[in-house]
Amino acid sequence: MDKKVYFKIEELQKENENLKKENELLRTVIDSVHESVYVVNEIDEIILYNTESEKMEGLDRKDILGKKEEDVFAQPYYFSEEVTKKILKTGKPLIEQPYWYNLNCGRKTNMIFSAYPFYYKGQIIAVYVIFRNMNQMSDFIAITLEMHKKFIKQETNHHDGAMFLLDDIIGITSKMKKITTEARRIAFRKSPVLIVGETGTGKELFAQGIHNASLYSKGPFIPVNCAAIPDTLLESLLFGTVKGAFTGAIDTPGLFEQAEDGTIFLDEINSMSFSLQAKLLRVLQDKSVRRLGSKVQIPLNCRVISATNMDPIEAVKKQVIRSDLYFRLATITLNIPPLRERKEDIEVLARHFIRKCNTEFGLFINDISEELINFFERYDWPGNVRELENFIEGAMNFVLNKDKILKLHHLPEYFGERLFLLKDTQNHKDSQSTVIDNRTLQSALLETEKSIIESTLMRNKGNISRSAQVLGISRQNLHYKLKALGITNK
Ligand SMILES: Nc1ncnc2c1ncn2[C@@H]1O[C@H](COP(=O)(O)OP(=O)(O)OP(=O)(O)O)[C@@H](O)[C@H]1O
Repeated sequence: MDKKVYFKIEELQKENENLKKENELLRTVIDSVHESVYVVNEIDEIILYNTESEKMEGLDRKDILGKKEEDVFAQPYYFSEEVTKKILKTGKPLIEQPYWYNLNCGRKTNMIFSAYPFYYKGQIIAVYVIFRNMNQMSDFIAITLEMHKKFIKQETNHHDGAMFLLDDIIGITSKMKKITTEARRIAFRKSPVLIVGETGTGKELFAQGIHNASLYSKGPFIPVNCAAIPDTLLESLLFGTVKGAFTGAIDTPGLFEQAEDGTIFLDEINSMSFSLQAKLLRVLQDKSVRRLGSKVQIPLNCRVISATNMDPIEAVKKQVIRSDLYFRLATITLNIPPLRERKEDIEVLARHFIRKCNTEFGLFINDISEELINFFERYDWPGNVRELENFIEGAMNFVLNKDKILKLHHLPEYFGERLFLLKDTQNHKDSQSTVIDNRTLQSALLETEKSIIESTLMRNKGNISRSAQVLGISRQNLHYKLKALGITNK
């Protein structure tokens, strides 16, 4: 072979090897970042989907790459139409856009995203989107903000973070009216309050309402989510530290000190370790706190409101909450019933959230169909009011500008799936007749869905793509249903 040609080939091979190495390095880096990254090419196919995206969506990139956005995501419309296709057309990036998104599993996620065009030889050939998931960060940000505020606003009269009044609490059932009246009555006292209720029933709303109606309303409202913060960090956050207490420790007042003349709200107290509960009990009994590493007792004057999503008696029995701490925290106890035990509240709450979304999204929905209300009333709402709020927001995303009534077809597809998959209704003792109806309805619907899918698969010789097409659902969704319904595709 000509020597020149030989050297040229060797050079090209080396260059190729270097490019491969560089490509692999970049992919490893993209897979290691904590942001979710994906890339769509000029014909709207997803060509890159990093590990963080897989984790966030619970999807496998094998099932994503080469597909169109609308075939794989739960809420594809906004992104494919308003982001990727628009950028492919206009070349204008979208930077730091807040966005909330219902993942394929139905969980609501708050995001900040940026999307950019990618130019190659003067042509836009792709759009890359980078998401930051704000959910994990929000508790830490809230605490950091509280600390920051303390330093810059020492002397001001403020309602730090406590936006809600007891008047803002929506509910027409006698159960809710009774609790709101009780909350108004006890707000003026100084005793600790324990709020008991399942997740999303409005415990923090009540805590804020009580604070704003109390003698402590001029002071700050300091919420602490005990479940979101690791134990060692929680201890130093609550009680404060002095320089030298441990490596890197600085003189910092704890949240108890920061809540001076105000209210500290200890949410999910049942997640706090037993040893930290003992330290908390001491602080409450002594009405004073000692920063970590210090010998000085600092007197405290703040109202303590705590909350648990577990029955406190059960929690004491199971040694999740110390009995001595329970008696100290539960001088006054408010029990907020789950939404399934106050179904008459569903419609008023739904209307309230529609009004809120109208303002936020610039929509004009002024009514809700009876069919949709019936549907809502049949559902058990394991996530309570928060879940209803998320559903309404999800549905409002499918509303067109001309729509005036919120209807069943506006609901995201996963609502039907949740209704089908809701089996765990046995514990709801107060609504037994409804529960029995629901279970019958659910099992009938599940059976029907299962047999339709099985026969479609059989007719299409187990071909997933064809069956999904016939059923009018995405392949992703069909895979999900096969797993959920225990169907084996032979
Ligand atoms: N009665 C109500 N009226 C209006 N909004 C409500 C009501 N109850 C709950 N919400 C809304 O539902 C959402 C969840 O409420 P909140 O955070 O107070 O629940 P929680 O019981 O503290 O939940 P978690 O146990 O998960 O911390 C909030 O957006 C709140 O504004």
